[in-house]
Amino acid sequence: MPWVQVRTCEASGVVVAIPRLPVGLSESEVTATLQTLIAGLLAQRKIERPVLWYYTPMMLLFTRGIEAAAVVYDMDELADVDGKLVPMPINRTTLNLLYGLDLHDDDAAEAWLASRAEPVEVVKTSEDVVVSAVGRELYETFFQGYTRKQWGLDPSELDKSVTARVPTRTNTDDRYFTDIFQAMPLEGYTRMFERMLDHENIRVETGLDYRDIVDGVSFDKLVYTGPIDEFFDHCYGPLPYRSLRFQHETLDRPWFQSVATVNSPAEATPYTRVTEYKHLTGQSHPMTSVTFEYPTSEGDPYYPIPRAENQALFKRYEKLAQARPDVIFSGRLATYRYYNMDQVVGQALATYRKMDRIQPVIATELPDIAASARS
Ligand SMILES: O=c1ccn([C@@H]2O[C@H](COP(=O)(O)OP(=O)(O)O[C@H]3O[C@@H]([C@H](O)CO)[C@H](O)[C@H]3O)[C@@H](O)[C@H]2O)c(=O)[nH]1
Repeated sequence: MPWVQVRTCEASGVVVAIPRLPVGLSESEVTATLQTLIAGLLAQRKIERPVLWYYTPMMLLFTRGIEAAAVVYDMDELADVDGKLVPMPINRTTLNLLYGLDLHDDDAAEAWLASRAEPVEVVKTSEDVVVSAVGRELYETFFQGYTRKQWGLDPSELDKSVTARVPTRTNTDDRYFTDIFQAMPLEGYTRMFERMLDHENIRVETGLDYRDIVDGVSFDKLVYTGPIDEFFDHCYGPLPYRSLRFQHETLDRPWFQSVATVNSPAEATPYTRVTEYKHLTGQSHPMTSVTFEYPTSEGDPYYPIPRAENQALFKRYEKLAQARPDVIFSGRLATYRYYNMDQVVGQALATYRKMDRIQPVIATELPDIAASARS
């Protein structure tokens, strides 16, 4: 079975990663093989608890049957270009569909892109990154309008790191991310966090400003994940953030779109993308729920805005943070970094490891203080 990668993991389980259906095998053959493989490992007591990643809804049933920790999910994304749905990130299929081409292989796609790319001496901005890779026309089609909506800024005003997050491919891989392991928590993130909090007996108080309670709490170390400028009373002025307004809709139809997320790069369309959750969860239901994303400058801060002057301002706050060894600043807002979820989790785990034997917040009095702050 050369197509199976088996790794035992910390929980004495097994991870089986099959990003794509192996050539020449049907889904039922793959399922049967995996069932035999896992049953064998269990019987030989090589594993105690199987944890399985796979990519088809059929396999979800299987993973649930064996109490898997997560459901599998390969993030596919399309862009709506004048009503035509094409893969995003740009790949060979995107080029063939958009321009009626017949680019057969990577070399052909690479040569085609090279003929369009505009050399940029020093790649500094988000415009430079894209124009130098795919040329101005594709830049305008996929990036310029979307970015202006998303950030309220032209790509030429944003650091190169923003659009550099999105690769250009010459193959036909139409996944948004190419990580081998892509999965959603089996019962959703809410349940996952409930379990973690219950397990550690952590009490959570919401709807409070930490300032209202912090003076009454004794701690050795405070972990702060809010905006760093807010922590220091905006003493150097506010750091800019970008927010989103989510418009949730439940529709009386089984499906709204063919993949989880469809981007709308045209500047004239006021939202940036629509996500349909059933693609993520594998849920089967006669109705469907979708969310339209409208970027805004108002509202909860979601995105730090990567550009030189903002980074310079952040550095001043970071200096203040370095003078507070009693506080650990962690997360997107407290470290002003445009991190993905996996990177935020990685940062938190690395910070925890560094804390070593230091006790986290001791907050035995928190409930009383929280109650008095509310009254
Ligand atoms: O069609 C597009 C897509 C992107 N851009 C520009 O690139 C920037 C970064 O894109 P992305 O990483 O997709 O942005 P975001 O952080 O909002 O995406 C996260 O959401 C999910 C997923 O994509 C949801 O569908 C994923 O986990 C994260 O990457 C973007 O801001 C644009 O400037 C573009 O121009 N056109």
